[in-house]
Amino acid sequence: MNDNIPLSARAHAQPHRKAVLIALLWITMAAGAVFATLNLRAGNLPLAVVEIAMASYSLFLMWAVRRTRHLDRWLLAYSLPFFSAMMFALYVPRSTVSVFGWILLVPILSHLLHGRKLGLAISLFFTGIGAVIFLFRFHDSPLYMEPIPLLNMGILTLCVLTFSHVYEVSRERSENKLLRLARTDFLTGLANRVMFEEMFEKEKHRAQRELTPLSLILLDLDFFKSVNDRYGHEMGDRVLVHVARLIRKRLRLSDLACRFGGEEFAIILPDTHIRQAMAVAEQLRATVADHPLVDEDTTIKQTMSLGVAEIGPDGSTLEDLLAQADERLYMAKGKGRNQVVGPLWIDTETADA
Ligand SMILES: Nc1nc2c(ncn2[C@@H]2O[C@H](COP(=O)(O)OP(=O)(O)OP(=O)(O)O)[C@@H](O)[C@H]2O)c(=O)[nH]1
Repeated sequence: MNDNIPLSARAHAQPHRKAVLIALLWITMAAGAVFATLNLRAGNLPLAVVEIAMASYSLFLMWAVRRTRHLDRWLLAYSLPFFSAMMFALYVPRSTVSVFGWILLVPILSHLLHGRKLGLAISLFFTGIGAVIFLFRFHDSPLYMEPIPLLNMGILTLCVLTFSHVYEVSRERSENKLLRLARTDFLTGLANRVMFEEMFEKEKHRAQRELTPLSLILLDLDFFKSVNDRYGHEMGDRVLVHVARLIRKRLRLSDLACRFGGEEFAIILPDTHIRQAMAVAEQLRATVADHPLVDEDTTIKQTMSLGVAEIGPDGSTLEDLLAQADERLYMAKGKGRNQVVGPLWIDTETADA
């Protein structure tokens, strides 16, 4: 069964990364203009040129970032030149030692913009280069080559890097957990309707692109009200969990089962024709009917009725498929429950054969 529940964790990070980038672009433009003026006055032409270039480039990025659908590329298009310009500022002999303070921004910004993995890689790369430039420029300066200033700078940088990384790791974990909860049914652990609709659209586009079939099963437990009435609501919940477990066990990894609400479940079967889907539905029906919930001295038998539909012959939208599957599910109920109903033409073909 499909378990990639936080499928859009990256997509969810995009608005917050975009907001950080836009704030940075404003700051880079303003700081670039101010520092370029100061450096021009001080006669530091190469650095002033780099700062003007960075400010102009930020203006262009501001325009591009608001329009793009590929934010990841533009995040790199900002951070790599920005950190490179920072390294250049560290390298220029006329820049003061205070410029090295900017290195502390590298781990913070790269984690904010790129997340934990790429953020860490970029942080290590540029802080490493910064350290090499520092040693290159000041290796013969006794003031800076003393153990205490060296340790101060090294440990401070390491602390900022470690805290940025640890914070980002725990932020991503919490975000994934929340995304998972928002897409999962709290009782059975199956996908909920939000996740189901998201996955259906994804699978539908894949089926259209790759010209593969896609089927849907809708199922509803039979006489479930009498389970609640006889054994209590808590036992009813345990039956729902038991049935969900049986469904989950029988499905392929690429299938997605969802609790639609109450005692109704739906399943997406990618790359599956209606006949195969009906065979799966029949196996699910038999599995649930043959595996009652056994709890100490109580045995609760449960059956279910199922309706099956396929994208194409039964329509192209989720609403179309659900409507067809629902109609068939209620035909199954009407025919006595504990059975699978597919399209009429399958029955006709089978009868003719
Ligand atoms: N225990 C429990 N019961 C639920 C939950 N959600 C819905 N139900 C119960 O499911 C029952 C559904 O009853 P009906 O819609 O009459 O359906 P049924 O008894 O299964 O009858 P048919 O569908 O016609 O076979 C109701 O008693 C609901 O209270 C839940 O989360 N837990």
